[in-house]
Amino acid sequence: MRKIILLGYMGCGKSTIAAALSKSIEIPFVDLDKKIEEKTNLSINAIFEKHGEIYFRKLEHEIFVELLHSSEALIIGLGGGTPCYANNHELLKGEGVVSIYLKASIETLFHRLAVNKSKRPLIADKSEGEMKEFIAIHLFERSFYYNQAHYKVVVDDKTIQQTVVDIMDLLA
Ligand SMILES: Nc1ncnc2c1ncn2[C@@H]1O[C@H](COP(=O)(O)OP(=O)(O)OP(=O)(O)O)[C@@H](O)[C@H]1O
Ligand SMILES: O=C(O)C1=C[C@@H](O)[C@@H](O)[C@H](O)C1
Ligand SMILES: [Mg+2]
Repeated sequence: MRKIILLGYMGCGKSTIAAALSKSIEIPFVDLDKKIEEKTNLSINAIFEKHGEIYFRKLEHEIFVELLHSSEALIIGLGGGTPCYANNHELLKGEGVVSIYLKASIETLFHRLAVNKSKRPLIADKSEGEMKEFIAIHLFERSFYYNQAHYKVVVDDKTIQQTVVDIMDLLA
């Protein structure tokens, strides 16, 4: 069954938009980060702390593949780094998959992440000054992978509902 995949940098709105899209098109939504937390009974922060990032990336890949193989139609909200590890970016173009990159500017990401970074281990210990530069470089490095998606939706200055409508237009 069809899988609709939302991807993009931390804070671009994958979890928020996927939940709203799920209500509008009545397809269940699974958040990959949440699924990893449920399966391990650990927060993302705790997985990074206890086992390290490589362990997290392996788990992330395995659970992503598991979700892709499930028999039901699903909206899958990826983690910010998911497309950039293992062969995950190739899976964005698999059969029965529609992948959508939620593209946010450095400014948008910075404003959203500045108020909400503690649950994001890659930026949790960065000062505001460090964060802007980190986001700029990291986003540049990751863009190749994000751009593998079938579609790109710019999310800057849009309400959640506007972005949902943009996605529904693509899916129609
Ligand atoms: N128009 C908007 N669209 C989406 N999210 C928005 C919007 N305006 C504000 N936000 C806020 O941006 C924040 C980041 O959104 P969210 O947690 O969904 O991002 P994410 O891409 O899932 O991040 P992560 O990769 O870290 O899980 C949330 O606090 C959300 O409420
Ligand atoms: O951008 C990333 O690499 C990450 C984003 C989050 O969604 C989590 O998957 C984790 O914090 C790593
Ligand atoms: Mg999320």
